[in-house]
Amino acid sequence: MRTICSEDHRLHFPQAELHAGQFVTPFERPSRVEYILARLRERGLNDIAAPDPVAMAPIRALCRPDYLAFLEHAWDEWKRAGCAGEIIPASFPARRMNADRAPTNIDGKVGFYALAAETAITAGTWAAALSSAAVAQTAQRIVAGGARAAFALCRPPGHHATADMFGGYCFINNAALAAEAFRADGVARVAVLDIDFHHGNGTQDIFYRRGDVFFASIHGAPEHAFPYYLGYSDETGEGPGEGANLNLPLPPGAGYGPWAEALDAALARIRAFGAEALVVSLGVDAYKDDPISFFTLDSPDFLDAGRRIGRLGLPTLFCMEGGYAIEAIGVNAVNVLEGFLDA
Ligand SMILES: NCCCNCCCCCS
Ligand SMILES: [Zn+2]
Repeated sequence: MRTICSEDHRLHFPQAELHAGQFVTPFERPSRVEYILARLRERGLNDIAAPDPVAMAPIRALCRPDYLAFLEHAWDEWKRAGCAGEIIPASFPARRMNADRAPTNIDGKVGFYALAAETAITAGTWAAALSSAAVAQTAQRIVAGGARAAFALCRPPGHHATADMFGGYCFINNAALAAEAFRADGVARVAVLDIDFHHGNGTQDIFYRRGDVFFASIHGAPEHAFPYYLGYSDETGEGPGEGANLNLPLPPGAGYGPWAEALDAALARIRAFGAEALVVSLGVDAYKDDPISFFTLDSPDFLDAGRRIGRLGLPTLFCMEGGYAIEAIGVNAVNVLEGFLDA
């Protein structure tokens, strides 16, 4: 299985993340990629390559133009406004305010395009987000070209990003880009399976009214887990997308038993949907020692999960999402890949 990874992920590493009322070193940090690369090499998965140059047209088709313009120019505007630190959202279009018009003021614009305040933007964020998109685009082309699977080692992640919002450490939805690329390649029905601990609100939002892309997510129940405001089981899609959205929320402390049952339910629905290609939003923050999650999966469980996904028999693109128990992220992410290959 070929892995695509860009060194430009290093351009995004904010000084701080707002967490539990303190500014801490961001959980989503460059060393995550280093641990995964080390584990890939340790396990003989040495086919690792850099991405092709990013293709902007598919990104422009996925994201709202004003949002992309914001991402590209935010840092310069922020600095021109005399803001001393990194970009952190502080004001949001809250209930009964007007969320249809972006203010001119950069502080107002930041909150207009943000869905959470834990994600900072720095001078290198735009370039890093584009490099992550290029990773997904390149890996998708490998699968579209006939490979059984490929691994897009994306950083920053993408599944919380919508067409017009960033947050949850995400800026451009890499998995959604890949699903759209499969559609553009003529794959009639594509499925996105999100096994990250957190609900893939961005991916759901992008495809919610679409019947050609099936979205399934297993995640911490939104009453208890970020992103909090989406991910309920009664969100089943709208219009042409009715029935093409499956949320499988699980309570705090859920272990591999119920998690695997949810996975099997998702895989059965993906099969029934008639998917011809699969994008897996590969987050491994369902791991028992993850610092910001509450499931209790152990490393061998990720091997079994990979096997179950592999038995679907679909061309599969793995897109790296979350996972913040950094010493274990390599074992856990690569276990999914090895289980898949073993299926
Ligand atoms: N400060 C703890 C809340 C976490 N907020 C963001 C979580 C993003 C996960 C991305 S996979
Ligand atoms: Zn996550």
